[in-house]
Amino acid sequence: MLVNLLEAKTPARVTRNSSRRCAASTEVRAAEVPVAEPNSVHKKANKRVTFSPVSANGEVSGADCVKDGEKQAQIESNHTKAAVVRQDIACSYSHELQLECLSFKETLQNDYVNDERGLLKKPRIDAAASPSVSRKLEPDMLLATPSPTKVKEEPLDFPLVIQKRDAARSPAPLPASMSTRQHEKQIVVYNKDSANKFRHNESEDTLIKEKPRRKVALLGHIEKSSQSKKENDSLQSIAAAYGSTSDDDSGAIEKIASMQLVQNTVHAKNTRASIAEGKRAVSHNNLTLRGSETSSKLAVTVKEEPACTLYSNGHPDTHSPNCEDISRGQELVPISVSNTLTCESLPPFYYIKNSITFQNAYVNFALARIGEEDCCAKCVGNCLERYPPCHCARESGGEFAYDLEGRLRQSLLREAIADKRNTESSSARNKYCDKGLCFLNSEQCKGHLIRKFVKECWSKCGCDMQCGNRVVQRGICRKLQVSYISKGKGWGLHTLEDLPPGTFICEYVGEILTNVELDTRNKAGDGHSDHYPTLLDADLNSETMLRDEELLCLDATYYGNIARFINHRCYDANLVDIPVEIESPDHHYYHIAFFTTRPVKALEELTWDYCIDFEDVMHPVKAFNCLCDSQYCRGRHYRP
Ligand SMILES: C[S@@+](CC[C@H](N)C(=O)[O-])C[C@H]1O[C@@H](n2cnc3c(N)ncnc32)[C@H](O)[C@@H]1O
Repeated sequence: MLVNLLEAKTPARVTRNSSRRCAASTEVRAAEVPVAEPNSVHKKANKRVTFSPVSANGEVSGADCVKDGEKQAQIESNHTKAAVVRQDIACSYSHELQLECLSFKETLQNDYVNDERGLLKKPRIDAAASPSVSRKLEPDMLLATPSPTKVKEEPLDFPLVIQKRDAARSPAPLPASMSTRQHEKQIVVYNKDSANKFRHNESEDTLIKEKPRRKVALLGHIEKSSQSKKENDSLQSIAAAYGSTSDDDSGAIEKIASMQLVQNTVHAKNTRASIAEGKRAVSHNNLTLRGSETSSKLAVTVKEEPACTLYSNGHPDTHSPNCEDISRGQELVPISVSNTLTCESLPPFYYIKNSITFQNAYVNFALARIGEEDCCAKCVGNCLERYPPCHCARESGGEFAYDLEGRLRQSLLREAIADKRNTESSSARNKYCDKGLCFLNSEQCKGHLIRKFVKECWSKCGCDMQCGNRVVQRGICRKLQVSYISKGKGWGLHTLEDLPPGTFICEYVGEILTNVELDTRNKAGDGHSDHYPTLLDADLNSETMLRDEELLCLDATYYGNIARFINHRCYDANLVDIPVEIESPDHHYYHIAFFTTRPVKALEELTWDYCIDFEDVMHPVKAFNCLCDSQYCRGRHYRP
């Protein structure tokens, strides 16, 4: 999906040469600053909310499984306790969560500082760090005994493999053969109690009940047996494509195979996570099904008997933090994944918390470039508590963009929505860029909104990480879930708690590419049907025109966060994207943050308007038959 971050009523060019790209229009008007959490909040800390207590990565082998009745009983008891805890949490989550997150964050202060200054470095997600984070988070909530990990997963090393590749031929797509879907059909979904089995009918997107058989599929076995000669050859060729030239370079192959395995495991966990959620997951499912094209027969089936994956030893898999948290511990809160409808697994990609440069993008976060007027070096504690506001409120008109609850101020929110929807009240109408300065081809530029930014405090500021003007940089702290919606829409992002308007949801995270790199990537034609690039055509106020080698965009296809799952809704989406300045005052690079446009109820799908012009055949975004159900839908009848 290509979305022009800087809104644009117009096609924006990505590449000056050959393939001229028209950026999807999206406007966004800016914002202001964040909120502060009272210090008292920190006492709440260590209670991390997790959906699943238990083990390292969820892979349960014969050896790893609980073998005796006592242990089994203990695990079941733990599951019960976990379910109770989860239920409690579900009731009291909302506002408390953010406070807990902040509290937890304190324990990671050092890491945070490092992250903050190293946004463009390799994400610090080393495997060793994750377990310790988990321990810190849930000392009193880890109800089940961690079981040994069977899968050795070090996905973060994978990017290093990619780095070896020649840039010219390195679009970095994950090869189709890495998809786990070839295994999906072998994964058997059982009802835990009755051992009923459901087979996925792909043509109708329904589950068909089958007579139970004694033999059940073993995920581990499937994964292992899938390493047939044919597949091994395939992995060898993938490894070669990713920089491994030696036939016996098993390292690269292992990494790829490991990723495949992780994907399978995540898939299995997705199913189990829903079960673990019990009735809540089921009702969630029913709710999201409403109005979708998915068969109601399926909904009924799921409601009656939540499915559960069994392993060859007959035990339900234990929950794993890795599998119940798509971020693998990178975010402050776990983000669960749920597919109670089909055996579809998540598309293969690496979760990264912060955007990271692919190769040539130049993003300069030099402290020296931040003038006194762009920071608040003398501030202490929480900037929102001081009057008059410090320099960091300047960009949003002398008032901080966030209120004391951490939400985007209503006036800014209204303005951003109006700009996005281009309504009469949009003041951005007067702010189309001067075509003389626009880097877009003037013939193509139909007008370009100069969006208003939210500016957050940063490293050159004296305030602390709990300062109310640091909302986006603190990261995700709402209870969210990536859920499978339907065959037509695929996966989507849902909230599991009520959200007031102006709530920060997440940032759009991906690889930072130059437009030239994106163009190269697109030309490589990797077979992926859905791309997720977003243009950062910022710096429109700059005196000089940026070249394609300098223009930046974000591509979340292969590396990204949960934003890559946010589906499109025409016009009245419940999220609005807003540009946020954190590290660089020049707006060459900036962040795109999603805020709620209105009160959003728990279990609602979160959507944003991609601003696709479904009529524009030149548009680089591959249009789709829109299933947003909005009364303002522009693409309902589009047939790709
Ligand atoms: C950014 S991705 C969103 C996540 C995606 N649903 C998935 O499963 O990975 C964009 C793609 O999702 C699908 N999509 C998003 N919004 C949609 C909508 N309103 N109707 C139909 N398909 C949609 C389209 O295939 C689109 O190319």
